[in-house]
Amino acid sequence: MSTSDSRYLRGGPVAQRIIDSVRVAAAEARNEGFPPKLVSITVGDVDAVDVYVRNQRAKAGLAGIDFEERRFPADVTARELEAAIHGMNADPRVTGIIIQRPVPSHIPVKALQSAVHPLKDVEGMHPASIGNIVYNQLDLAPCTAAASVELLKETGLDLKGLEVVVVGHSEIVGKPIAFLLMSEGATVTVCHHMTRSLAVHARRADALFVAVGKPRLIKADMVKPGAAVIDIGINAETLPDGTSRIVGDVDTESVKEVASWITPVPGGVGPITVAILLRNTMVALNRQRELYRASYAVGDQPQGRIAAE
Ligand SMILES: Nc1nc(=O)c2c([nH]1)NC[C@@H]1CN(c3ccc(C(=O)N[C@@H](CCC(=O)O)C(=O)O)cc3)C=[N+]21
Repeated sequence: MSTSDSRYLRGGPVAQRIIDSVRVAAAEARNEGFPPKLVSITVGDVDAVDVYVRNQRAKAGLAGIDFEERRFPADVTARELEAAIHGMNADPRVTGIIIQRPVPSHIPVKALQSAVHPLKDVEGMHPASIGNIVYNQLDLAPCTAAASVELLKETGLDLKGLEVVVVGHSEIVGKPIAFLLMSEGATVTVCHHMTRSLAVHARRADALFVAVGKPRLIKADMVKPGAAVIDIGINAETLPDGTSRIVGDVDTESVKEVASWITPVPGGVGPITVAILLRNTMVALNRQRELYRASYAVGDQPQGRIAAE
């Protein structure tokens, strides 16, 4: 099948739709005195992060969200990072903070994530935010997980009672996907590196999500005919001629002959991930405005109102 085949679940159009609605909301908020601004924190140099940040900057520009990148050297201390985050928490001009993963091993990423004020946690990774998705409050979820579920919904499959298998149980992707899908009524099995027979589980899935970072882990004989396959892997592969390209965790060439829907890599989940981050920034902004209204019980103006009256 060619890339125009309808079995390919392409992320571009979905991302565009989300960005279009974010653009309208962001312009409105800006007019009302609340310009949305996203701050990205990167520690050290990681290629996968660079692609992500580059796309964040570009798409934030299209959506009318201000974007600032804060880069820290790999040898920065956890205390220095926490101090920087506390500064951003206190800065009313900062709407959202995203800590790009991975961070160097001497930095405890969980403590860092917890330092971000929950109202500014646009990644949905603060323990309080993760708690929300357990309690079925789904409007702000970890971006890659939310993006993957958004793409499954494009198939039109009814999620209620759907047999879903998630391969990978990371905090940032696999676990949140499982919670989001449980909330939507799916029957969810989560597999990971200790699972005895991955193929037996995977073959039962009407929808198969894969996020483990192993190129071509999923082959055609592990997929149920007619299934939807959502490939979340991003792996760099060096070709014999020395050039490199990005491949997912699914052996797309063979699996596409069995599956009814499959996400390409690149061009699948990735573009939607960025769009969801921007949508989350607007959700965070609205929560902050809500708190502002409730706290001051004045018109929705950012400053000067009380003094002027
Ligand atoms: N806290 C945190 N959350 C993340 O979600 C997170 C992270 N850290 N660290 C890095 C990885 C990587 N990641 C990508 C997201 C989108 C694209 C993306 O837009 N890809 C496009 C374009 C690729 C290209 O331009 O070459 C595509 O797949 O078509 C790539 C990579 C999110 N991650």
